[in-house]
Amino acid sequence: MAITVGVLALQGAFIEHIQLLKKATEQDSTEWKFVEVRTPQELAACDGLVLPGGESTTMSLVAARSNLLEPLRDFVKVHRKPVWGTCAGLILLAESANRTKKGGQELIGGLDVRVNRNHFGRQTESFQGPLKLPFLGQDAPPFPAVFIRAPIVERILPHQEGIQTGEVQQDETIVAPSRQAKDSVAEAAMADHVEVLATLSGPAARCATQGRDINPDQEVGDVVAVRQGNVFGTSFHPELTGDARIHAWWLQQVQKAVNGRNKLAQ
Ligand SMILES: NC(=O)CC[C@H](N)C(=O)O
Repeated sequence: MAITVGVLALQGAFIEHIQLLKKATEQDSTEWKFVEVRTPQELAACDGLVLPGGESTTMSLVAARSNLLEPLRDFVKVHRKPVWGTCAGLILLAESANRTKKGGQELIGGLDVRVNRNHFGRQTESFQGPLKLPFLGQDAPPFPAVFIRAPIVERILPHQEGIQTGEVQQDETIVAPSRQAKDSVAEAAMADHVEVLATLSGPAARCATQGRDINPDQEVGDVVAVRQGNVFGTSFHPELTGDARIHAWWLQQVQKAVNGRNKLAQ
């Protein structure tokens, strides 16, 4: 049976993601189906989901209006299917975000991190640079990373269990609601910790990096890629390059998750 991967298509660079997902699987023997997701029904058919870059406030407003926020939270935190957020998508997957618009914005959550939105400044301060991504292989050539009003992960948070829906922790810091895992596999995976998968040196470490996985005594760069269990996030936009390596890598994770679920179902 084909593996169905959705791209949230409410706003932003969803078409570009679908193009690169197709490119990443051109030579693949697995049968893939890539679909645009705008409704809870379309989401329910997906084995994995990409949240594209764009504008996270707009995306969460449209998601709320489309009755997608709760199904998205269940997809990530209850069904624990593979999800990848790029840029605005990473913001939505964070448990907490700084510098949100007045009145805040609804997050989906899933990554126990706080992101700092627009970390590098405005649109004109967008940039592209070669980024080492060890998860693509130690000798992999650097990735052409495009940062457009990008967030960074500025803090790894303790695992979120007691936080209530939409609680405002401090000025302009909004946190995502918590979710209960409904099956034992999901519970076992709840303990997943946040892995830092890539850091960007240079403008590095403007923000405090006092989490469990980052040694504050070492000079570290800004954290621009993280993973926690089924949830993966990048600050930058691989969909805006012709380079499909991250898409190919992530689809392997989707395939593993689907195989794991199929085995359990047997
Ligand atoms: N390129 C992007 O996705 C930018 C994200 C945007 N700054 C936001 O906060 O939503």
